[in-house]
Amino acid sequence: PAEKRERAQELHEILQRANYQYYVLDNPELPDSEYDRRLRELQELEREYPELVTQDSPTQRVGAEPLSSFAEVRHEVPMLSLDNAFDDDELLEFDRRVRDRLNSKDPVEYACEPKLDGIAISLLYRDGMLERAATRGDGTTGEDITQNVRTIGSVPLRLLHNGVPKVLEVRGEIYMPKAGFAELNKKAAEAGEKTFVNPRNAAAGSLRQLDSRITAKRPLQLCAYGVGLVEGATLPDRHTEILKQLNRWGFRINSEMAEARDIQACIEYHKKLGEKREQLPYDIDGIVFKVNEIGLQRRLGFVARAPRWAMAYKFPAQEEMTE
Ligand SMILES: Cc1ccc2cc(C(N)=O)cc(O)c2n1
Repeated sequence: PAEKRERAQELHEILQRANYQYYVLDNPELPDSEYDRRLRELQELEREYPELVTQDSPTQRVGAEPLSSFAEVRHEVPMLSLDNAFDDDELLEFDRRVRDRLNSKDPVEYACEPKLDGIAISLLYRDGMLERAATRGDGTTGEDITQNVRTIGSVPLRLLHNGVPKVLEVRGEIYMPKAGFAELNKKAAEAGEKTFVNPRNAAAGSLRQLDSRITAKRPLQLCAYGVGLVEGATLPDRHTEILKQLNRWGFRINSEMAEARDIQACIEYHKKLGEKREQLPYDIDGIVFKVNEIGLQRRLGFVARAPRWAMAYKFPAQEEMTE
């Protein structure tokens, strides 16, 4: 029935756009009641005409049958950790090493972003459709948590617009905002269930669920921070431009992201964010600074475990969570 297929397609687009506005841009345009009404209409249509169900349908976000275990995933491009700096001098030394290695007397531009305290994951898209999501694991081998990740509103099930790469691997951090964490613990305490010590543990515990219907009820967010494997496309040649492209394709990126023209501006950025850390709606444990020019990143390469072109400047550990 052609008109049913058209109606389903129309509902897809309305719900997908509403989802993007709400979860990625923090700028809801459709009232929840409207969203729910249209979702129910689409669920009705799909029940009547199962051939209308597609992998990227908004109805596919509610979670599926529980798994018995998680499959292993091998990262073709290793997911590396970051070198740490603990004071201004160590950050200045990082910049000196970068400029020495690049044999550059000019200042190097850096990309700045808060280091979210969550779980790093890899999302693989083939022809624009989400194919698999995996944890970082040991950097080379992680766990396939696709079922759970599909339930997260800010994870695109299909890349927006056309002209997307044949293969695109997006890396990001899954985290639980402070408000969602407090709400989750309040409900757990009222129900006599165990509470989580901090948002990072709550996010990790929510992703480790073999029953994705439980994950679907947890207030998780994805913030994209980079790319891994890319085939069939040329991405921008600056990290901040790549992140903006990811945002256009449907990914949430961090609103505090900024460019710093030199390492002194990075120190000022770190100080500024340190002062507003408590007000941020999510936990961070530092700032990630990256050489912004991708060409320079390539020339700098990696040492054993971490890129020579990136540094995480950590904040002092917050006092342990009080009960
Ligand atoms: C390369 C790399 C590795 C881990 C990262 C982790 C975060 C984070 N936790 O927000 C942000 C980044 O830009 C990262 N970048």
